Amino acid sequence: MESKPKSLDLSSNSNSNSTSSGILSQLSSASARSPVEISSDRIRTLRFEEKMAADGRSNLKIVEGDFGYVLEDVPHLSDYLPNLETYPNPLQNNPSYAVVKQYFVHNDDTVPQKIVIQKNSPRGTHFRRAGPRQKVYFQPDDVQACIVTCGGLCPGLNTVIREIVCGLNHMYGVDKVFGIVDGYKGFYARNTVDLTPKSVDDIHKRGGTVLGTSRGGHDTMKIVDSIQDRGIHQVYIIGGDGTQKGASLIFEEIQRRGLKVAVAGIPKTIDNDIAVIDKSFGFDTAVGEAQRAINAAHVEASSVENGIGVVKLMGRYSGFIAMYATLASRDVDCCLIPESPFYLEGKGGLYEYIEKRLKENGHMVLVVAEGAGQELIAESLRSMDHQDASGNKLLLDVGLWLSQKIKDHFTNSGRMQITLKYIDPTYMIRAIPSIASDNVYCTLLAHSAIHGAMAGYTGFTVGLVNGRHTYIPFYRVTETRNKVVITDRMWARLLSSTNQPSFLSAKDIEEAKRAENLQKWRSSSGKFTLDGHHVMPEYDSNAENCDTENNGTTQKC
Ligand SMILES: Nc1ncnc2c1ncn2[C@@H]1O[C@H](COP(=O)(O)OP(=O)(O)O)[C@@H](O)[C@H]1O
Ligand SMILES: O=P(O)(O)OC[C@H]1O[C@](O)(COP(=O)(O)O)[C@@H](O)[C@@H]1O
Ligand SMILES: [Mg+2]
Repeated sequence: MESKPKSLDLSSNSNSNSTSSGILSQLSSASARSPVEISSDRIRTLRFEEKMAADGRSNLKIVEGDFGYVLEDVPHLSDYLPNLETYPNPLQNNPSYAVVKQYFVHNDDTVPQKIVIQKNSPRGTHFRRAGPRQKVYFQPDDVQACIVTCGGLCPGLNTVIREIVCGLNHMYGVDKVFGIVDGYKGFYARNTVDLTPKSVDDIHKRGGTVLGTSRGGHDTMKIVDSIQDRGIHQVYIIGGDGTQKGASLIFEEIQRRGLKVAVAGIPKTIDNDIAVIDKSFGFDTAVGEAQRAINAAHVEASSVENGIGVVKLMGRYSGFIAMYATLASRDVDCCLIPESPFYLEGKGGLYEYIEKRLKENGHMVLVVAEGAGQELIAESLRSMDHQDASGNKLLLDVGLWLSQKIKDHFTNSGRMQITLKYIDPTYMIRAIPSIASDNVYCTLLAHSAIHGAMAGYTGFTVGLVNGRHTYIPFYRVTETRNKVVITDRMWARLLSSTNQPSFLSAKDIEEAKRAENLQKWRSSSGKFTLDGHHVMPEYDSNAENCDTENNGTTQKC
């Protein structure tokens, strides 16, 4: 890591038929104008316009170092706008921050994606550490920044908005910040609202988003036209996987037009399904609020003979809220998530387990994530292959369906008299303000985004990786989705806490492991052959033995 600094010209308006020699010439010319102090033994950029663009990887910046060190770096304005002026970071004169020794982050600081390693393991993938830099690429007086929130609600959205507005103002003296109303379509179909530290002062105490949100309506050209016409320099985009895909397209178009505009994503998902990051903001709030519904279900169920409480929680593709709420509660007898298929009838099925629990304990509580059992429902109901405006699959209501099936199986068939209460707290959970710990987390995410944009980074999502704030390239958070790994110890812990059947055969377990391995390989460090194909990077045929202990997601190993 001592050799001289280099940076890469990755602008998407360069020759789309780049060959490896074209790339090498880009590399040597780029090395002369590096604003980003990255030192490494080698820098390779492999740019395969079509495939990479399709993968959202057209701005791939891979820096390799010793012992298998790989930095998946984020784009920088100077990658496509050479000779940009820099300015001293105003934080060095800020009375609050200047007192802290080493307040600025070193340009070589990076954060490993995988922290559990063995003696001979390669150092693996790293992300750029977030934080303030000595030099900034914007003069605060000139900056116009905007904020937009997209997708479903999540506790903490208002906190992030507040902290971007206040952080820009208090740390950098930026006072021209405005809000885009109602999500992406607001860029071209709505007026903006001015945001000042005063106007956002207490919005963190409210649920929802004061800016409004929406699904659908992403029109890259119209959005970038609006950014250009309004003279915006920094765009802060708060949203989930769909939103970050949209943000990536906006960044690419901004780069194609050669605009000095930084695009920063702040990942939002109540489902906690965004890849790479440790945890999404609002998740702890959601898990905490879910306890109230589970408690109510438990009180109802335990107050009658053969009482069953069913609670539906959010989680379209990933059952994290259900899993954590179950583990936290200890009153839950069965947790059903999308990642773990289940069946109703016969030996080892749900009905058999319910009957056993009722006989043993007189009542039971069942938590079901909204995306669980969708294939089962589709089998028994006419399949509805509908989508929302963003293209997300519209789900059939598993809570209602399951409650009815259980009632039919036990009471209506005369097998056993049960009393079932179904609680659906999903939107109540999503609409509350964030708890204290999420507020602090939101503040740090907002600050990371601001520091990154001011330092000229762009096309990045901020995220916590192994407890450190980082800048992650967009493609990394959009190419896969975090899911509960049912062959991981966290799910085993859940099974042992509820004592529910796993609903899995040995064959299912083998298949789940194979799928998990494939997922790991896909999300591994992203080395490619020159024709754009992956070489097997850190793929390890023994990867089942990797430690996914962190939070039971596919991303940690
Ligand atoms: N693949 C995509 N490309 C561009 N924009 C997208 C894409 N997917 C979703 N979006 C836009 O992102 C916004 C939010 O997406 P959505 O999936 O509803 O929520 P979330 O961002 O929370 O996943 C919507 O305005 C939608 O049009
Ligand atoms: O009713 P809506 O707004 O479509 O929201 C429902 C969906 O929103 C979510 O809470 C989160 O989805 P996003 O992260 O894509 O916004 C899902 O769990 C749920 O299926
Ligand atoms: Mg989504």
